[in-house]
Amino acid sequence: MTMKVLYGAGPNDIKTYDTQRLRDEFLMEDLFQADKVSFTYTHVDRLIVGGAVPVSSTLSFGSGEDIGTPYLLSAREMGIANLGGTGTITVDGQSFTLENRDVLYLGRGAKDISAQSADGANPARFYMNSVPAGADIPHRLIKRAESKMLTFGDAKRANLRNLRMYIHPEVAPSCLLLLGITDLADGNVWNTMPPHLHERRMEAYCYFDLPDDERVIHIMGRPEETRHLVVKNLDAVLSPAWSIHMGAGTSPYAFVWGMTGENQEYNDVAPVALKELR
Ligand SMILES: O=C(O)C(=O)C[C@H](O)C(=O)CO
Ligand SMILES: [Zn+2]
Repeated sequence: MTMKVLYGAGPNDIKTYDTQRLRDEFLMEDLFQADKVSFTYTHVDRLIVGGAVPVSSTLSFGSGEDIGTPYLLSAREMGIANLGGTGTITVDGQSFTLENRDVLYLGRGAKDISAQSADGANPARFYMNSVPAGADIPHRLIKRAESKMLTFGDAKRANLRNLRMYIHPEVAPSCLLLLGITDLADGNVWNTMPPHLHERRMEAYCYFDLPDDERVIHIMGRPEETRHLVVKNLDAVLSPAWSIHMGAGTSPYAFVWGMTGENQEYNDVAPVALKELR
């Protein structure tokens, strides 16, 4: 298990960043490596982002040695989305089988966690978001069919998309984590249009189901001074509360969004008019 650290940057910092520096501070690449568990600890609302790809062996994790607690989830909750083939997460002897696009909520207090694929030739790809938690909420598997789907956008503006909420007060409760998956409809390219800010929550995106040679141009920064990151399949992007987040792909794609902060009010967002962007 590896734990990288990102300290986070502010809007004034990124004014002077070149491409590499911007990528170093906001882009998480290589989260999904065969037979590895890779975490990035961000100092942005203490979100931990991770990936686990069990191919030839079961991967075990859960120790808190990198974060100063007995276990990784001694004081945290976690959402795990399966972006690959069927797999199983076992938590303190309790097993949950996740098919593609199922999500597992792990409540505070989980100790020993392991990840296994049903078929190493089509491995599970477990994407994880973990945030500090103030209560013990039972672990829960949320099947794709149980998620709450909302449709946004308009095909004429190339931004028609389905957003599925999984870890959300209306579907599966948590302390402060929110997690869902958005799919672009065929022929549509723009996510999160119009862009928005949510001052009371930060967010992370993990783009997936994007062919290897295709890219998403992820746009971030203050509305009046934007920057972009060119991202590939299975890259994750950190979006602090001060940053807009939107993107356009060169082909259809999907992404997992995870949020934490002061509240879980999905509608506590401030849309940004396109004419305000620079
Ligand atoms: O395409 C979208 O719109 C989204 O998926 C928006 C995200 O859910 C989001 O940014 C929530 O704050
Ligand atoms: Zn958002």
